[in-house]
Amino acid sequence: MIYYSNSILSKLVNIILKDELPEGVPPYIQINQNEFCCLKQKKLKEEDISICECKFDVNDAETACGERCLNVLTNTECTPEYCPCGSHCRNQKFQKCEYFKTKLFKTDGRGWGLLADENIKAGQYIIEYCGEVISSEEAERRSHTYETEGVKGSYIISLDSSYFVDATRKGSLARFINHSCQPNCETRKWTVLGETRVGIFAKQDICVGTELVYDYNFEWYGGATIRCLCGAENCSIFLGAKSQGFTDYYHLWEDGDERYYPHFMVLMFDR
Ligand SMILES: C[S@@+](CC[C@H](N)C(=O)[O-])C[C@H]1O[C@@H](n2cnc3c(N)ncnc32)[C@H](O)[C@@H]1O
Repeated sequence: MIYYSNSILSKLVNIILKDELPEGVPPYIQINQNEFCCLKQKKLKEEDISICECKFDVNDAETACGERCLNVLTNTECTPEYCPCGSHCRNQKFQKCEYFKTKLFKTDGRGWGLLADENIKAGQYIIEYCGEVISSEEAERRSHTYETEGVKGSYIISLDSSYFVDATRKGSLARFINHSCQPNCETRKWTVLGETRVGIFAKQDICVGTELVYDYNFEWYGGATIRCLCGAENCSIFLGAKSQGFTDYYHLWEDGDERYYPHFMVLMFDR
């Protein structure tokens, strides 16, 4: 048996998946959160494992950790080997990377975006927002560094009050999901083997070929003042204008970048 370190695994995953990305997508390392060595690594104690009361009935797949499962109801994934439904358990979607098929496409003015490549029903788990788990101090430090380095998009979202997920250098396809003030998706926090993780879920039925979008206001640590181009009637003018990251820290982007309009700052403070 050969054991690989997490960094080598990430590189291997990238090599395997690299060809699936369209030409022109800026480089990043594709990871899934299970392989990723995160900051909050801790061993799950047996007494902390929540075990549901589902009893699998071969005639009814719903019985194996469906909507009524006590763990599902509390946004907690079942722990393999402890779930009474064993291999029939359907509540390990983050752990098994059960993502919907999605496709990258080039948007008009918003960089790359992500499309649904199959029909998705309201409430379904689409993909995990993967990335490096970092502290709030590190999030602030990196945010400044990325600006200095000229990184245009912002890929940091909040995980809980102390931690953030940074998908700038390492992440899943979820890092390409754009913001909309009228979203068809939302982020939800789940507990997976004792860790908090962020999933993108459908807010409504989504047809194949539709762009996936969620509202950045709740989780985004954007920093920069970016004019929102979502086109919704109720558009809040700036990306993440109501997010904590926005109020904590913001700045104006360089003149000449068509996505950033400094004069809108005035509009915002006039409100
Ligand atoms: C998480 S990334 C989304 C993927 C990004 N479009 C790309 O090409 O990598 C967030 C960045 O996308 C752009 N973006 C996302 N939604 C937008 C919107 N509604 N209006 C303008 N820019 C948007 C902004 O540059 C933002 O910093």
